[in-house]
Amino acid sequence: MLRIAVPNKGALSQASQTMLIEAGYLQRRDTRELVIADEENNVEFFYLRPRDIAVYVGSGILDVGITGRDLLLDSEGAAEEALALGFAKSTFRFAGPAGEFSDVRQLAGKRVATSYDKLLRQHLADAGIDAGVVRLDGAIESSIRLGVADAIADVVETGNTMRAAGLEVFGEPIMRSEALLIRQQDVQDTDAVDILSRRLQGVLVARQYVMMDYDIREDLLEAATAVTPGLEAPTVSALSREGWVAVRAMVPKGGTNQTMDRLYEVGARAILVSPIAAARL
Ligand SMILES: Nc1ncnc2c1ncn2[C@@H]1O[C@H](COP(=O)(O)OP(=O)(O)OP(=O)(O)O)[C@@H](O)[C@H]1O
Ligand SMILES: O=P(O)(O)OC[C@H]1O[C@H](OP(=O)(O)OP(=O)(O)O)[C@H](O)[C@@H]1O
Ligand SMILES: [Mg+2]
Repeated sequence: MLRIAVPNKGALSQASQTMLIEAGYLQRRDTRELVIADEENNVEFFYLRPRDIAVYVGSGILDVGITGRDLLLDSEGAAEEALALGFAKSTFRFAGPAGEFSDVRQLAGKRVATSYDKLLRQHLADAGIDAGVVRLDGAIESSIRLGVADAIADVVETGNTMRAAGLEVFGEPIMRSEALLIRQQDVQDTDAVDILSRRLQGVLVARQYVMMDYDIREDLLEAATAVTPGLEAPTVSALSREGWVAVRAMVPKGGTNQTMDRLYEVGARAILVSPIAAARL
């Protein structure tokens, strides 16, 4: 049985479980369940703290798991990135009291609070900045006001938490993170990992693409398929109307209406868009 680690709470938890359900797996109904077996798919799910998942997977106790790229790097473990999952996107950034810092070099000799101390230490060392690191568990934004740090390095999504704390980001983002499927480097059952990975990729495709159908005059086909090249190549089939063909192609979900406008201008008619419920590429 493939052993899979799933975040049990926090920003990654709900979206991870939703994605696994869309990929056809069983998920727990009750948040008190710590482990469940999905016999039909021959996998077992372990619900763990997102920060611990890279440790379990890196040490080979569990085969694969879902966690954030920032947490994976901070764990310095032996797990590796298998697939980016497209949710929980965030940046990891420096921030300080509004107007106080404009350049990361100003951090020399200062104290920086963070929950990602290994990641931060590595970044400071790479940048040649000699600053103190204060490791805190959460609510990092309060640390400056409370006097334990001069600046912070923390997760930023909308920036609302930072603004509410009167802080301002400065410098380039230290890293960009998102949820990942991670795997142990020498996992035994590579076939089972491949199936999981392909299923999750299928969910990503179903979320990111729609199916577009339209009719076009044969002599305009080339111009139309340049607008909708599909993933590999669009399907072109005959129509009972002389000189016309039907085209079917997957197109990115964002900008669907612009694509339809362009197709109409080229001469396409009866342009239809439908959702993709599931996909395996
Ligand atoms: N607001 C957010 N938007 C997007 N991703 C986020 C956000 N907050 C945290 N994350 C991501 O979620 C992961 C951390 O999860 P979470 O915040 O639930 O863990 P934690 O902070 O260690 O735990 P907790 O907050 O329960 O103490 C990281 O990969 C981080 O980048
Ligand atoms: O830029 P924003 O959209 O405001 O989101 C970023 C905030 O979300 C996370 O906090 P979380 O709720 O996990 O609390 P924590 O600090 O206790 O981890 C993160 O640590 C930031 O504080
Ligand atoms: Mg958090």
